Amino acid sequence: MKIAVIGTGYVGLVTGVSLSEIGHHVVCIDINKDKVAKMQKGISPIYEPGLSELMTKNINAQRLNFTSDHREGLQQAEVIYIAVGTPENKDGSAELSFVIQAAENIVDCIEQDVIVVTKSTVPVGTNEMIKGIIDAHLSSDLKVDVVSNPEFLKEGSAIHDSFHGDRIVIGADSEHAFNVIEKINQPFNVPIFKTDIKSAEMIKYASNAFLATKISFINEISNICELLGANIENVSTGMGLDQRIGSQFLKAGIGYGGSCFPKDTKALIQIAGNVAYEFELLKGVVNVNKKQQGIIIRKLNDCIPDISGKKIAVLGLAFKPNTDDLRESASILVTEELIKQGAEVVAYDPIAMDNAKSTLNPLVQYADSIAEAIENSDAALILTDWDEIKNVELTVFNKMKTPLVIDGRNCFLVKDMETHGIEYRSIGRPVAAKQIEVTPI
Ligand SMILES: NC(=O)C1=CN([C@@H]2O[C@H](COP(=O)(O)OP(=O)(O)OC[C@H]3O[C@@H](n4cnc5c(N)ncnc54)[C@H](O)[C@@H]3O)[C@@H](O)[C@H]2O)C=CC1
Ligand SMILES: O=C(O)[C@H]1O[C@H](OP(=O)(O)OP(=O)(O)OC[C@H]2O[C@@H](n3ccc(=O)[nH]c3=O)[C@H](O)[C@@H]2O)[C@H](O)[C@@H](O)[C@@H]1O
Repeated sequence: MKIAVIGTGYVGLVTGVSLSEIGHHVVCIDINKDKVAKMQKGISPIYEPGLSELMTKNINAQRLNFTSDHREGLQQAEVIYIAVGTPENKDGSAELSFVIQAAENIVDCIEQDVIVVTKSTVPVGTNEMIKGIIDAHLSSDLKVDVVSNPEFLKEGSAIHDSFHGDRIVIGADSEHAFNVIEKINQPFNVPIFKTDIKSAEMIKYASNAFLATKISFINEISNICELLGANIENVSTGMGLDQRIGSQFLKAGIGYGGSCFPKDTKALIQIAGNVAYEFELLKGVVNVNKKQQGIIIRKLNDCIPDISGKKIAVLGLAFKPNTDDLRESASILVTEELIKQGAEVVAYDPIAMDNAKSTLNPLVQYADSIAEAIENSDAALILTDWDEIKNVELTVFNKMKTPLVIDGRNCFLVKDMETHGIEYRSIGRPVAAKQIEVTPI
């Protein structure tokens, strides 16, 4: 089966690499020539555990190719995946110009029947629109099927998720399309759920919105715990033991970030709005998240009301561990606010420093290690729960001018920080270790 993938962001690249790993011949196409030149040499443009190794393996096995030439990539493909970005418009709706461009690329290049599979997260009705664009321009003797096949990978565990996902959703309206796409995916050995195209499109938004709802819910509970003296870690563990609730995505913190939850929640509010439905619950989820992203600054100002001229260390800049992605990371808002309040900001992240330098306020300074970042600082803020941060020797905080740690990810036990004489503020937990603490989930 000859497969082409249009777009090599996280999703396109992981799709291309995974499909080649299970034996298909895949050519990945991207308009970014520099990126293509790198990928042809087996260099991954993103930090993702295990990805480079699989890329090199499949390039060497001649199952995986990269090109910036759509004609070369699409000409003989039997199945074409669209994996381009669907960023956020100013009003929160999904920007579909990259998807439309990809559909036009297909029209320009194909000379054979194809199945067009949309991996990108797209509003309900988009696959119908893609078919409309292609059919309107294609000679009548060619047949094009469209399939919705949303992607559920998480950054940082993308390769694992491809081979051990909970489900593969295939939305189609022809037996032929179902059969071909099911056959392609069978070697993954992941349960396949077949449905209609519109439902498949909605499954993706509803899944992300539901997970975001869980996070905003637990963040609200954590704020109430703080006021009442309960411990959110214990509450999450106790709730998660109920299998109907489940233990995942119940970790309170500084709100969700990343390239998808923020944009997809807003897009779903718009999708509902387009059919005159006000999605009140999801609006609440988005507002709670906005508020939660600012919590670390409020906690800092409670301890040091005037941070002007103070040295503040920021530990962790990526929106979550194991990725170099800073999209919609709380670090953007937090560093901006620290600089606005006149602080000297010194940041450290194990992997995301290059992206940080091109994303964050140019006044942010960078250190090469946790120890260097916190040296002589007035406070340390933890924004990402990297293992390197969670496993740090607590004596390192003695290097600070005043050992004050404000932890947005509950990386340490309150009692351990107390033992080391560190003033410690975390999320949804009592300031002093009066209570029994369970190991965080
Ligand atoms: N990033 C993630 O973890 C996940 C993303 N998604 C969804 O997948 C889609 C893609 O997301 P990312 O991979 O993060 O996107 P991205 O924006 O990082 O990358 C898209 C790539 O497509 C290329 N491109 C754009 N138009 C093109 C065209 N006409 N021809 C060839 N290449 C073109 C760009 O140069 C870029 O390299 C989005 O809809 C997103 O919501 C879904 C699940 C996970
Ligand atoms: O559509 C997408 O792009 C993807 O979005 C998320 O994946 P991702 O954004 O990579 O990362 P998550 O692990 O979901 O984390 C998102 C954000 O939520 C936060 N989070 C997550 C879990 C939790 O319990 N608490 C919490 O605050 C993380 O710190 C992070 O900022 C979904 O988990 C994927 O299934 C989906 O495919």
